[in-house]
Amino acid sequence: MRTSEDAVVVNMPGLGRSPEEHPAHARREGNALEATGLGKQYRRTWALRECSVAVPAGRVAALVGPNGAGKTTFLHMIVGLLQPTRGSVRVFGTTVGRDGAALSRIAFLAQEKPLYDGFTVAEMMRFGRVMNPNWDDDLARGRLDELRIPLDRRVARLSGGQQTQVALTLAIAKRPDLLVLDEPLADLDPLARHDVTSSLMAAVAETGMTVLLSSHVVPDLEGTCDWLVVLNGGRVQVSGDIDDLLSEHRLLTGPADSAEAVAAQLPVVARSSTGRQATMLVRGAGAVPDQRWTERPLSLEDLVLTYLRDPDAAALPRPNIVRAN
Ligand SMILES: Nc1ncnc2c1ncn2[C@@H]1O[C@H](COP(=O)(O)OP(=O)(O)OP(=O)(O)O)[C@@H](O)[C@H]1O
Repeated sequence: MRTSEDAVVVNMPGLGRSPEEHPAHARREGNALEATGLGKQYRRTWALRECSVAVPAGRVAALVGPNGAGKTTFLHMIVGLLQPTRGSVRVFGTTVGRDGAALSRIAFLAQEKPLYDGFTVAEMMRFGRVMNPNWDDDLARGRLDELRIPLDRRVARLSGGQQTQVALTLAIAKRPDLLVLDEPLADLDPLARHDVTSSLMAAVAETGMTVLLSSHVVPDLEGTCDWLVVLNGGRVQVSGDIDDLLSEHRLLTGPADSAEAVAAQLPVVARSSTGRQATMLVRGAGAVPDQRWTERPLSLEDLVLTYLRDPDAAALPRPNIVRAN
């Protein structure tokens, strides 16, 4: 058995509501998730501090951060596997932990996939059906059929990508309103990552669920996710609509000798310099007071990497931090 208790989730038997009670339109109203002042301390170490973020319903949100940033800790508090030391999490307006109501709307896929090596795919689906009152067998079978995953194949004999697809099918067929995925793309090759993200997008379009997924693979998130949360050193650096964030930020490059003067005129989020060239991430408008400086188009990866390189950079303008490489 390749599962841990943590990995099995979270649409608890008996607590679920029927899909009719969660019509697709209701899934897209308000915030799916609200964390307020969320913090978690393990003995003396704070893994997460003062995290306040909201993810609107119907979004596909990426939770990005380096190793040890607190992503798994954050996700485990959302799905009720960990109690916050400080603050609270609400899912569709209900506080997680008070009763099972919030959890009944969540499915969680942990890093370690909740699959049994010795089971066939069909047996895994039967297991899902028995464990979950909202189970949608047509959705599960249709999905596996489309993905051409043989029902009689044992889990141990599936490829890594197919195992992820089976685990994802188990989670989606629970008909959650919020699907939480911890590193679903880890260990997959580029083709499998593409297949998993596109089939996830198809499921989102069909069901209207909200998705929150953690990942290190930022380029794969572009075009898949429309909401971004960057965690770094246990704190939230950025959170917002990806299109808005990309249009609000500008990446400027120019001569290092004028960086100080240019930075004094603009809302600079982060700065770095390599030899004679300096780069700045700027949030908001404002004319660049030096024509030698040029603006580069900003990709999601640029945005994320610039924030991650500088743990003190926050989305709101703060005192400038100069980094020399
Ligand atoms: N059970 C625990 N006891 C003590 N410290 C822990 C525990 N779980 C996590 N931590 C610490 O909390 C911090 C955040 O860990 P977490 O696993 O949440 O980060 P992460 O962003 O998911 O990392 P990764 O990308 O490597 O999975 C790390 O410093 C980690 O060592």
